Amino acid sequence: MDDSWDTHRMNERWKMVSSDSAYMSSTEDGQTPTAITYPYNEELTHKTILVGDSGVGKTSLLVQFDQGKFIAGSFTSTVGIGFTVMLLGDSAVGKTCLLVRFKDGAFLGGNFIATVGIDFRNKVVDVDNLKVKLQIWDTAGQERFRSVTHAYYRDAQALLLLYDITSKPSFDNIRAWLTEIHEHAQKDVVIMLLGNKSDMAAERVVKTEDGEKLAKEYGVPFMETSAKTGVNVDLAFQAIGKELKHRATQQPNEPKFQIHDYIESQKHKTGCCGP
Ligand SMILES: Nc1nc2c(ncn2[C@@H]2O[C@H](COP(=O)(O)OP(=O)(O)OP(=O)(O)O)[C@@H](O)[C@H]2O)c(=O)[nH]1
Repeated sequence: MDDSWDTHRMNERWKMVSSDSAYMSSTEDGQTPTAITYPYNEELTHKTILVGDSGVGKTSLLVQFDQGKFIAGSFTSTVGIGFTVMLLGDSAVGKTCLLVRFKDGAFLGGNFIATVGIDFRNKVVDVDNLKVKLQIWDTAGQERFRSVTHAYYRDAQALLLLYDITSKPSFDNIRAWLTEIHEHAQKDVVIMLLGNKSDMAAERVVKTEDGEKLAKEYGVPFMETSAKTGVNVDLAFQAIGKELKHRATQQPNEPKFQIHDYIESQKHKTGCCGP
């Protein structure tokens, strides 16, 4: 499915809308209308959901709003099964790069540009011959955006929590992130811990065993990834997709999907653990 249109710099868009917004009001004598302009508030997030029958034009309307263009031609029905995944972790751990690697197979090198607010991209993955749409929210790691991202936690079925193996503070903050997750996310949310930038072996300050130990303590799956080389990136999302799909479609007599076992078996298959 070509869903390249599915990137929505929501905050950028809201910024445009909000800064252009002027509400007319009357003065006390009821005669002279005055314009009240409200300043852009980056903490404020609005959600709008498009609903309606298949084919009525929900996607086209969104593309028109987001990109100002109409994509004519083939109609691809949005797939039926979909899940929301959020990327969390300190600023600069590589959340945006991980998402871009997974979505486009490319690495965003060069100057680091911190995410503002929140942004999402969609990717359809094949899980046991079923098309599963993952809507992946890339959050801003900076503290000042925390209240914006909190608003999205409860909609997420899975959370990928990242630290940077070359940054001890980003690893030390994982406990605080987990506390925050328990406060704001759904009780049964799927959590996975990722130690990113595994290609930077020379600068490593967090041992693989420390990541494994922490993950075990919280009972969450763990792997080291590299958005630069692509190591384990597909596996992380595939494992999440499988877990969510199994939860959604599992029959009572079916055995439970074992995400830890799946990851271990695939890691060994792909020889994952090198940089
Ligand atoms: N070597 C290496 N560099 C990476 C990797 N992932 C990200 N980076 C670099 O780390 C920096 C931060 O990456 P981002 O993806 O923007 O970080 P982020 O977590 O989204 O940051 P915020 O948007 O502020 O939350 C960038 O300069 C990337 O090029 C990786 O796997 N390996």
